[in-house]
Amino acid sequence: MTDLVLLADPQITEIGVEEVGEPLVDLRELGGFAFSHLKVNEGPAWSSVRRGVADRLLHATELVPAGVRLMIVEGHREPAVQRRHFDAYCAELRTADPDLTDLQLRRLASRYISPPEVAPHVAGAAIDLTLADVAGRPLDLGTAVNATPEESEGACYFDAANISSQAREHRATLADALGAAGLVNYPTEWWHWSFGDRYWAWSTRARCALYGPVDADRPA
Ligand SMILES: C[C@@H](N)C(=O)N[C@H](C)C(=O)O
Ligand SMILES: [Zn+2]
Repeated sequence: MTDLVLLADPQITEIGVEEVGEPLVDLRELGGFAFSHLKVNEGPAWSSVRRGVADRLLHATELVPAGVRLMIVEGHREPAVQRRHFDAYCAELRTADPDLTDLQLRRLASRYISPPEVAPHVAGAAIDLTLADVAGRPLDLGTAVNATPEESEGACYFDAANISSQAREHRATLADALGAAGLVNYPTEWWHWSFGDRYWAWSTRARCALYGPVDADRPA
């Protein structure tokens, strides 16, 4: 884990945003996707992402093998929800190890949840998703979506070795389609992919991120 660049790393947080002003687009209106019943987010735009992200996801639906669908779990997230998840996970980590410094805590937390001030879901730039069959049954990708590093013993990391060969193949299928469509993965979470955020800018050596925080009820 030490060589992974995390969302709390200054290499990421110091990247600037030049907002391009694209609207949020509801993926439910585009067709071609499956939608999870997990309901991890009750926010008004949970199934929405920026137009540039939606276009790329739509392209990715054409790249997955026949009989496989992209299953959307969560797109845009309200800032207050991001803050609540971040604080709750920090509290969990602090209980497990009261000696952590604030800096260590922030870094450890960002393996699983982004610091609120740079959160890609709040910008409509990230999507949490998995694969399903045509009947809408989720495929095995090795862990539940949103399994923490602790509860999954690290199997949530994209490259984890402690998953079955079938789960590995399914992760490769997901990565082939999303990568070819222009999204980047956050390596501590196999289900988290983004375009236009700071992590994408760092991964692709783009000069800046394209999307800052966006209000679900108002255009960017
Ligand atoms: C908690 C998980 N669903 C997630 O979205 N994590 C990333 C890193 C985030 O908060 O952006
Ligand atoms: Zn995510």
